[in-house]
Amino acid sequence: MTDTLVAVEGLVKRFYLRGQNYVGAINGISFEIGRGETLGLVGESGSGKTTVGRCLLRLVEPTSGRIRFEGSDITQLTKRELKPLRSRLQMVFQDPFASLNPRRTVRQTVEEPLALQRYAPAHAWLGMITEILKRVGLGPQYLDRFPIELTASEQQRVGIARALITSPKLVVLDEPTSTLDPTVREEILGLLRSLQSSMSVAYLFISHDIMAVERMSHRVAVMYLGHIVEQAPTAAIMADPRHPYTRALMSAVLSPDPARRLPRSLVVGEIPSAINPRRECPFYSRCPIRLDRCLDDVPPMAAVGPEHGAACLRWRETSEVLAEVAPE
Ligand SMILES: Nc1ncnc2c1ncn2[C@@H]1O[C@H](COP(=O)(O)OP(=O)(O)OP(=O)(O)O)[C@@H](O)[C@H]1O
Repeated sequence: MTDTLVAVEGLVKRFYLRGQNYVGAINGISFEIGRGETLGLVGESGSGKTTVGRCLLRLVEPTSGRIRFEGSDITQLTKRELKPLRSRLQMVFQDPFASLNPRRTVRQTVEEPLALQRYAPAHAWLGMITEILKRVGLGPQYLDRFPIELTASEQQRVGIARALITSPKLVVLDEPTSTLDPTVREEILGLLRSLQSSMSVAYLFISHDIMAVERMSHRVAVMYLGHIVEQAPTAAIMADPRHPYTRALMSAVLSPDPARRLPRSLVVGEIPSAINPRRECPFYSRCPIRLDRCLDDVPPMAAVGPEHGAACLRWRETSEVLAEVAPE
């Protein structure tokens, strides 16, 4: 990566419960996002993806670790110091209708970040709103409509316009299409890609769907139980996944490539509880190729190739060993 926009180092987020108990939502993760690039963050429900996105925007306070945005550590900033940064960091939410205030028109919705951040003089706002609506494919006739008068696709376009109106450098896209039907999903993903190239914005694209992540992302990070278990440029991770969990995610979408397929039965059961995590391989309880020594510690991120890391002690032999335990 040539020009780093965001650098996350050793990020931890614990949600404390009663007494000393806590949910280990993020257990020490590190990654970077380059300017204008998309990092796909993929994993099952409960793996910690949304919490990562919310930490980047400081919508939740990290427990420890560093988040550098354009060089400065945003975990150290006060609320007041953070305010000017708000226009450069935005989020698009999963459910477009739920994320829009039903009593606000499209114009009022898209205007909100401008007003909150006193971004540009107020007399310029209408022109800016009309322009961004045009970029997301909505004409001026939409300005005075309410969310209920819009289709799901139009609602998400409004959500995207609201996120992009202040020309942010990073937008967290949290499952932006998971509530949409397949044709609308394609439309919105295509729109997000074209906006990225015209506005040179970076995305953290959060999804449980590895195929959507593959289409959208320059690089991919795979999350499991609050850990990143593998990360790499998209082509590398899709061609040569080294963590058994990455392989399992690929098999769950029934990859057309037989070399990637794994019987679903290989990874059985649910993601375990995130309460009071132990220092061991997070995937141990479901791993088809586990060893006793996987219980000794969280495996380090092994260097598989250029920018390709896998946190598995057996990364050199994953494919061979999986083929032995589950011949097709
Ligand atoms: N406010 C909170 N209090 C306690 N636990 C929380 C809180 N928010 C999230 N968690 C827990 O943190 C873990 C990670 O949740 P998170 O929502 O980040 O996962 P996710 O991968 O985004 O899942 P999903 O796809 O379902 O949104 C889960 O175990 C979740 O129950």
